[in-house]
Amino acid sequence: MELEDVPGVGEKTASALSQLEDPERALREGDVAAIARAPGISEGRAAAIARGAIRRQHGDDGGFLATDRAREIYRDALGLLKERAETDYAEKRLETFYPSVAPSRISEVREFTRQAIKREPDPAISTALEGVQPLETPSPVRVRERSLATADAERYAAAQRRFPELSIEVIEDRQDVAELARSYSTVIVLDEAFAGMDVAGDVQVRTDVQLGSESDGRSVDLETTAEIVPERLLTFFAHNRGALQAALRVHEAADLEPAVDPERLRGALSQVDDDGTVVGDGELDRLSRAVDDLDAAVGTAESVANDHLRAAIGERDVTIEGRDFLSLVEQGARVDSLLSRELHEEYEEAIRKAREHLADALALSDGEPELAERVFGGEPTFPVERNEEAVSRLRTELSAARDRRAARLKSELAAELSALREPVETLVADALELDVELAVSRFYREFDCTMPTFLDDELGDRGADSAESPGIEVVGGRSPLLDVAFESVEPVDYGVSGVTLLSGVNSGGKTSTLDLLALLTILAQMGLPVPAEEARLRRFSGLDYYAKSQGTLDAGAFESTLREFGELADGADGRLVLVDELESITEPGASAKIVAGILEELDRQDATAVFVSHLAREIREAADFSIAVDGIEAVGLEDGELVVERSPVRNHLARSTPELIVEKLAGESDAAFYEGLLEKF
Ligand SMILES: Nc1ncnc2c1ncn2[C@@H]1O[C@H](COP(=O)(O)OP(=O)(O)OP(=O)(O)O)[C@@H](O)[C@H]1O
Repeated sequence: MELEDVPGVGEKTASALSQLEDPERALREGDVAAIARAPGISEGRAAAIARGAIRRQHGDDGGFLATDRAREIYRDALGLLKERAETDYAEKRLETFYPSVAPSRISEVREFTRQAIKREPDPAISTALEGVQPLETPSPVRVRERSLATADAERYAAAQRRFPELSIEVIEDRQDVAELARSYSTVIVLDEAFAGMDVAGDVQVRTDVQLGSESDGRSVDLETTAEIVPERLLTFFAHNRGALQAALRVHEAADLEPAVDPERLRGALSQVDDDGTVVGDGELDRLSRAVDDLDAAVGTAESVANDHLRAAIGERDVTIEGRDFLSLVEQGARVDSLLSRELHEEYEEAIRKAREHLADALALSDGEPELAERVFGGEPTFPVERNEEAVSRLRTELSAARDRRAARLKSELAAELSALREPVETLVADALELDVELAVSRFYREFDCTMPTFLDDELGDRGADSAESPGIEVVGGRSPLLDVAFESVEPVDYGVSGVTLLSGVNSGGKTSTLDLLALLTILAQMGLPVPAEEARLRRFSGLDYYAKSQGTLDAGAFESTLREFGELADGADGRLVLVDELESITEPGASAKIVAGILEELDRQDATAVFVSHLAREIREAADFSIAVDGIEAVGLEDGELVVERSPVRNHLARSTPELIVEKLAGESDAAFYEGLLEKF
């Protein structure tokens, strides 16, 4: 699929998308998280792009939701689903569900839904899901001890793109490499020409490093990356530790098979610190501590030696020959010879103690104590002083051992992590996908849903077109969009075939019935379950839902509304048209004629339509065909409130609220006035 073929993807977006690892896959699978990783693409935009890609894949031109009110109901339905997701990812992913006209898309999502509703929501899963988020690539860490070197300008540029963590150096000859080897602990030369040269230090010549072509900076060879910049994998895992641990908990709580062995991942994670350094290695800790404590330990060792000597001298009677005494007086404090002669053993003991202290304090091992020995010794002096050169040598050796150890551990751990790098993507994707499924499952359970039946599938080819077949039929439908708590929503049974007028008392639930039909249709064509005991509908080619207008329109607005209906009537075949009290747009007499005209046209085409109207009688009279009129009936008045039967009665012109009240007054009083009024209805 060409990226620019996706609706809504222009040249700029396509170029942003092309920087993803596998843009085609991300689009095909509606992977909003991956799409949103493209530079400058928000998650909201990513969802729209994914929707576009899905549409294209199913040959679906969109435009199912033809009016503002239809789009509003879709947004509300989506809102109900999104409220039931824990992660931002799932919320965005849910936005890739849209009401489709393509049978293949609807059945694809219906299959997903069938699996999803089997999922048992569980508070432990929800808690774990709160910590899951798509894996992020942390910004590159600067690695100072390693450099890449090349004599080739193109390779230089490619290496800079591919390894932003490292210094990339230009070299011309062996001399340059030798110089680099003095500044960096490791130098990796990328050119074959330098193979076999003999340079002091850790210099590697590697010609197997794939740098990718100019335009393709994303071809990633994980193993090589792990070898060249193990830090990248370490920081990736350190950065995503929380999400990975949460994803493991989700799998455990949901009893899902994880894409990676949890013990292995946990083990690897426990070895990397938050800043990407390797932890938990005794030897590395020892070496790091030794380097850090070296100065202090040498100082203490000096004190140990001097304390010993001071005590020894203090306790001794020193015999001094006259010659020595003279030389002392004449030349200043030349005590060394005295020390070596008189206190030889004590001096040796002091040095031994100092060396022992140093070796113990720094926990030196292997060849290190020999190096440490050189820190103290030589010509006897008092006070005993360190040999600065030996200290510096020891420091260099310990630091080098520490760095070697750290580098080895880093590459060992990175090699282990590179094997986990792809499986953890699946691990997290599975957890996030479970969140999407659980949102649908919760929706299904909390709103007592059922899977709707498409009449086209049930009746075969002739089904949808046959004149008597219902357009939509619901049993026990309960809209979660009503302004009352869902438990108090009364179930509605209603079916419509062809073109129908819906009459009824004020506040009887006419608008709510239209909302219910719109919601069921939208959910059904999204491939989702619907809040009803049973629901059957044809696969509509679009939904035109016009909300009640706010009063009489001026001439201009009236004209444009009429134009809208003119266009609608032009291509209404297979559509569901819901219209709420269109009559208020102009004076009642004219309204009835206009509505009658629209209904005639819709009837001629194969549309399913419900028009809510208080002018049902007048419209029926004005129409040239017999329009079905259904009614929402009040069954009585209780404490001044109408008691309503919410399910419309088929082929029944419901009495209006005024009629009911006049009837009530006529029953209660003998006055002829009310009787007279009643006769007029
Ligand atoms: N199925 C139902 N269960 C519970 N309450 C309902 C149901 N349907 C409607 N209602 C309640 O009745 C109120 C009025 O409903 P609605 O606006 O649909 O009536 P209407 O017939 O369109 O009124 P009007 O003639 O004034 O336009 C709703 O706000 C809701 O509180």
